[in-house]
Amino acid sequence: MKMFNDSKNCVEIKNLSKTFIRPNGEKVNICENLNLYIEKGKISSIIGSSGCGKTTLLNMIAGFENYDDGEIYLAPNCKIGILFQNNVLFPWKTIMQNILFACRNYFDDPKAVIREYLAKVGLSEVENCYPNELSGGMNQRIALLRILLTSPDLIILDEAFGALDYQNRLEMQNLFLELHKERKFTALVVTHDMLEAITLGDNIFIFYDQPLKFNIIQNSVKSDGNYSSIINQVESIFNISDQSKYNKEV
Ligand SMILES: Nc1ncnc2c1ncn2[C@@H]1O[C@H](COP(=O)(O)OP(=O)(O)OP(=O)(O)O)[C@@H](O)[C@H]1O
Repeated sequence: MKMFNDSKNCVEIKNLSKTFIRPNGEKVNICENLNLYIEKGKISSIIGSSGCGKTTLLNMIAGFENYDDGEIYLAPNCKIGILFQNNVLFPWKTIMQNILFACRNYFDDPKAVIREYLAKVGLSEVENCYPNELSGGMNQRIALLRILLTSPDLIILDEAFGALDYQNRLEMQNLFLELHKERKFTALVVTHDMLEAITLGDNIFIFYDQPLKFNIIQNSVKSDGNYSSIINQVESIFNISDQSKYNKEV
């Protein structure tokens, strides 16, 4: 992992190659000479077929997974926060203690800040509860808050809202967009929900094939509200005739 000083991008992936070898000797060629740039301060959604390598790529960016060749450059002092589908709150700590543990060194009066944000997401009442006393959606909101309060420069969401019901999902998306407006972090959001990709992403990466290829769509929906034009572009990239596979309620 190297740092670079280009002010436009938060992540630059250059000539990246990665192959897994399964126990039976079979090779899984995730990417070969992949070049990809993630713009600073923008939300980039990533959609793509299951198994095409999205999580592996995120793991390589985050430094959890090695790669065989090439480079991944991060903006200087880039602090990364990651949220997966299943949140990882400490079960033995209360909600307040969970968040405090992550951000206690970031504020003069961290408890006051935490209370302010809990109120923002309608969870003021739960600060003394334990995670197992809350619903999955509530825990996930707390986990997102916990990450955001550590002020990461790059936030990676890997199907983070996937297990939530529709209402909670919308609330999380709104919270995420609101905080993005306020803090201007860079975000990489992997999702299987096309509507979510369009709602959140300034750029939409469409991943396909192995080794990985991708197309990028600049998402105009945020300014012109034209969902169908974006969906048409995505579907033509996938060349999908069976459109019912995707969420079309737009
Ligand atoms: N440690 C590993 N060893 C061998 N193969 C692996 C390993 N991790 C992932 N793979 C394989 O790499 C491919 C990509 O996996 P990855 O989890 O990155 O896909 P994905 O696009 O995130 O899929 P999904 O959308 O289903 O989460 C899959 O074929 C998977 O089986």
